[in-house]
Amino acid sequence: MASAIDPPARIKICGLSTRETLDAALALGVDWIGLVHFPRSPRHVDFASAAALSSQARGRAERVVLLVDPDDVLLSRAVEAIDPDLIQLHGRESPERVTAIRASTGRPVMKALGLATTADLAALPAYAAVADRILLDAKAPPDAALPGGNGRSFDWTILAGLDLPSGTMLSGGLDAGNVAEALARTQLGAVDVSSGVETAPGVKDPGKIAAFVAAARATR
Ligand SMILES: O=C(O)c1ccccc1NCC(=O)[C@H](O)[C@H](O)COP(=O)(O)O
Repeated sequence: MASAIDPPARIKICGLSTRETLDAALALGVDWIGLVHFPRSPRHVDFASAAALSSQARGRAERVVLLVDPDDVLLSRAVEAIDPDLIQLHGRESPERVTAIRASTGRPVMKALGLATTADLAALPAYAAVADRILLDAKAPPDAALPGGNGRSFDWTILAGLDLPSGTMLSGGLDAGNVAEALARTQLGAVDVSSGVETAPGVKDPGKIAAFVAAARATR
């Protein structure tokens, strides 16, 4: 159970793609901002735009680049352009690939795990052993266009009784209306949101970002 002396939940706003919405998140003092580089995504930012957004955020929040099964060329271009503080891997990267990416880029890596049932947690220990941070997300349905950012929650009760790695981040279908319950039920200390602070896919809303941040912080 969270107590009054627990630090406030740490917050990542993912899929920011404009100066204005990035500024809104930074002004609220969020902990991480996520830049999605995945052309199929409505939140995709090319390297030139991502570099500009990254410069805007430098020193104000940790900058996360989100990549899906990147090859070495894409990785080195992303690191050069964006200078990320954290690389989020949101594809089918194996634990060995996570290890190789950490070594080749010299950057910390957060590995996303898609969860639907308890069976999906079997992969957790192997990734926890090699990644700097774990992101728990809802498993995308087989016909989904995107492996994440789908605004779907998973059943948080599958996490009950687990000793999750320090710093584990919760995501998947979070919004201002459910983030307090999610934090209370999972006892995690960090959350990530994308669809829940949008008015349409890829369109972030400063008012929704502010409401989410307030709701997440009100829990501690
Ligand atoms: O956001 C995307 O478009 C995206 C594309 C490809 C892979 C992952 C993607 N997003 C992952 C995120 O980090 C989201 O914040 C996370 O899945 C939660 O998304 P949501 O349920 O929409 O809040």
